[in-house]
Amino acid sequence: MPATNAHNGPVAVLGAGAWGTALANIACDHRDTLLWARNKEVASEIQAKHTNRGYLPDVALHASMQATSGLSAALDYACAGTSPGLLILAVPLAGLRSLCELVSEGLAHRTDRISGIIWTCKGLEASSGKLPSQIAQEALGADLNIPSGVLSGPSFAREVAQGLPVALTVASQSAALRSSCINALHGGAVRVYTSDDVVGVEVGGALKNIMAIACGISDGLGLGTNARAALITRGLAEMTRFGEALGARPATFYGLTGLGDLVLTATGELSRNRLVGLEIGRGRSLSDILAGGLTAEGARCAQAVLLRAQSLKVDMPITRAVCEVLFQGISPIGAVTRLLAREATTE
Ligand SMILES: NC(=O)c1ccc[n+]([C@@H]2O[C@H](COP(=O)([O-])OP(=O)(O)OC[C@H]3O[C@@H](n4cnc5c(N)ncnc54)[C@H](O)[C@@H]3O)[C@@H](O)[C@H]2O)c1
Ligand SMILES: O=P(O)(O)OC[C@H](O)CO
Repeated sequence: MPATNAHNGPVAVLGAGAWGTALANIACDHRDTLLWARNKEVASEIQAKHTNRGYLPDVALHASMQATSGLSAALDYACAGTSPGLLILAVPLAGLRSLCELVSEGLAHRTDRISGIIWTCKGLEASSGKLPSQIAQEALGADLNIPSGVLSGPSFAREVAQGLPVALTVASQSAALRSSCINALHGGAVRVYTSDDVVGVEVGGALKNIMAIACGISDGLGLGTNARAALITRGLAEMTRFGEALGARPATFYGLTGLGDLVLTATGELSRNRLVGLEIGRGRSLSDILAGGLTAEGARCAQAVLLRAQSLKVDMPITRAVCEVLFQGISPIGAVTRLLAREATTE
């Protein structure tokens, strides 16, 4: 069992999809770790067989990993260490608000037993256009007063679960939480960098998914590698403009959670967002592609980003083109023609 120190409380990862399972597997190398799955069968499989075949086929999980389908049991676990525990919320953005509300209820009167809460979702809320940090602040409630932050960066869960190298960034206003996160995850094949630009990290993670859909569409149409490079570069400019308007630092977009994750998701064959674009470019409908429950957060958040950009008076031509194709019946090639027909401008 790992030794105890000020940063060595238990880790509870909430959400046992691909990313939650991969993160819990890393945390097991450093601290006592439990994974919460809302599905009983998934929790039983992890606990009994140390596999999660539905999300990470062919991966043998750490023998010390605990699992439960009881959320209150998971919170009890995080609170019961000799040092305060760390919570990592690994559900998609659509589940963040409801999970934070449940966590807030479950932690009342014992907030001193938790050192921090980290979320990993990438997107803006479809109904409100809010960032994960704004959602978490509202749903956890001001009284909870636990340090919080976001973990992001270029990371396909499957590669991480296979032990391949990866670099991530944790962003938080709390230096103590940043150190706790490093203590829980950094080491071996995993590097964890730190930042205090929470908004920049969140905007990068949300918008790279939209740009990955755009690149997928372009590749699905067979428009070539020049077109893909142009979309990545102008997509990064679009992400940076949007982030700056929300108070993010431009430099954040040239780091792991901006450019790094954009390149990975726009070009990597494991990306679900890129897959959505590829299939759209090949002629399939969005509803058909998402019918099996694929987690592709760029599609959900594109309209929210466009609405927010309009109110911020930020020009987002690639995001607008993605929305036109996904939701307004414009053909992929029609959207490309419109993008190319815009006035010439300075870079
Ligand atoms: N998969 C990756 O490679 C990867 C890497 C980095 C970040 N992320 C981010 O992590 C988040 C999770 O992604 P994932 O790939 O693990 O998704 P996933 O589809 O593999 O799994 C999502 C899990 O969350 C659970 N869930 C969904 N809504 C929930 C709710 N309301 N309450 C409780 N549980 C809920 C599902 O049952 C499932 O177990 C996403 O925001 C994604 O962008 C994913
Ligand atoms: O499969 P995607 O497109 O959701 O991307 C997964 C991660 O966000 C990559 O960092």
